[in-house]
Amino acid sequence: MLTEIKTVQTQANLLHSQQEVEAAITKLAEQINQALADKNPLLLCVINGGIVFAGQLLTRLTMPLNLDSIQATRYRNQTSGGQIEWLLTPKTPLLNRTVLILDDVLDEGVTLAAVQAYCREQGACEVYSAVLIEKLLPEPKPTSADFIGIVTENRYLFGYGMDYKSYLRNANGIYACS
Ligand SMILES: O=P(O)(O)OC[C@H]1O[C@H](OP(=O)(O)OP(=O)(O)O)[C@H](O)[C@@H]1O
Ligand code: HPA
Repeated sequence: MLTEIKTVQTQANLLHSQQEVEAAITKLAEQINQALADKNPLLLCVINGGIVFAGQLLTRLTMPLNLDSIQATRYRNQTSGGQIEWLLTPKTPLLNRTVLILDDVLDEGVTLAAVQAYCREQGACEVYSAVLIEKLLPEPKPTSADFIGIVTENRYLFGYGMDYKSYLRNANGIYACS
């Protein structure tokens, strides 16, 4: 497995550098600081992928906020998605809260649509979402995000929280597998 991971890493194409990603996160934070300044938001990090984005965004946000996590996974160790599996739900009550969902990538949109629906079912009064990167796909998606850092091409990505077979989430840039 490690041989495969190293090969994928060395043959990958850098699509978005650390500098570009950090600038995008700073811009997103400015937009969110404006939009949610008085909303006392509950941020929901969609783990595992959302961890790096959430961590870097959080230190740039200036309003009072709470943080919790939700884990919905559908790619497991694969590069194409399947059924959603719920592994963790937030401990913080969502009732009457303004929720901001944070995820790394909006690909086919199945995960984000399911997390949005969950938040509404739990009684959140407003549901916003922010993604670090969205892939442009030819097909329509079931949902959209309110805040999008970078829009990119439809290739399998890793880095900044995104994994290739559970590895390479720590890559300091956004790469496409070749
Ligand atoms: O728009 P979609 O096609 O639904 O894909 C996006 C989701 O896929 C990834 O999660 P994954 O299921 O790989 O779990 P992970 O967060 O543990 O990587 C990613 O973190 C998003 O949550
Ligand atoms: O391109 C991707 N990379 C990593 N995880 C993902 N989850 C959906 N799409 C992707």
